[in-house]
Amino acid sequence: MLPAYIPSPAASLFGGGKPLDFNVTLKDGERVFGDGKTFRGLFAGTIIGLFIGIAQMVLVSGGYSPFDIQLPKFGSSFIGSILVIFSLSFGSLLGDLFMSFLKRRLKLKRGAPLPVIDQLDFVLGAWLLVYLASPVWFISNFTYKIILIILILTPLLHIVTNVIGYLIGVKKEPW
Ligand SMILES: CC(C)=CCC/C(C)=C/CC/C(C)=C/CC/C(C)=C/COC[C@@H](COP(=O)(O)O)OC/C=C(\C)CC/C=C(\C)CC/C=C(\C)CCC=C(C)C
Ligand SMILES: Nc1ccn([C@@H]2O[C@H](COP(=O)(O)OP(=O)(O)OP(=O)(O)O)[C@@H](O)[C@H]2O)c(=O)n1
Ligand SMILES: [Mg+2]
Repeated sequence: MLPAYIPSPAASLFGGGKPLDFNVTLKDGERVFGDGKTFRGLFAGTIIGLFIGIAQMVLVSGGYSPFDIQLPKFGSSFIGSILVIFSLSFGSLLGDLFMSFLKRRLKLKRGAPLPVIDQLDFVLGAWLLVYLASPVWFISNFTYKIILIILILTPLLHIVTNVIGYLIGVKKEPW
């Protein structure tokens, strides 16, 4: 789950600049996504998540270069492994983006909390994209028990990291 967990804090740390919706407002008078979703956040978050996943892959393989190993745990080829990691990383930010879209349609301003959704949107986005990329990888790694544990622990981890982010001045709200 690390490649899915890291992109959000990375986007908080390195995001900013041009918004993904190019400042466009829809007919309901609200922004498509809002100023909290930027190109830099999406790009930096995805790349950092990808690197964390590759580092993890190298570590679990005992330090071999990812270029000359085959890791059945992650998929049967190097390209397959990268695709899985990329899907977890990019998918987590897509989930977050999709929920921002919904939040704006609900007239919730940037940063307004949407409990449970805020805590799990990135997990659901990551799982959906990785399932689409490799259903076999998803099914063979995520048993019902593991899914349940992640769904219970993630909101707790999210609250802890966000309070840390708030205290160190990276996040505007502690949620
Ligand atoms: C789930 C299971 C079974 C195991 C996972 C255990 C594991 C390996 C945890 C890793 C720790 C980790 C990276 C936790 C973060 C997970 C998470 C839910 C992140 C959500 O991102 C929140 C982010 C903004 O989110 P938002 O856009 O949705 O609002 O928060 C921003 C916070 C910061 C920028 C502060 C800096 C935080 C980090 C660099 C992440 C590192 C995390 C910690 C040092 C705290 C870890 C705490 C515990 C209790 C493990
Ligand atoms: N694709 C992204 C995602 C996040 N961020 C940065 O990370 C911060 C925290 O993300 P999040 O809590 O998801 O955004 P909010 O500002 O709360 O906006 P929203 O109400 O749309 O969730 C954002 O403010 C923004 O600076 C970014 O730049 N680009
Ligand atoms: Mg938020």
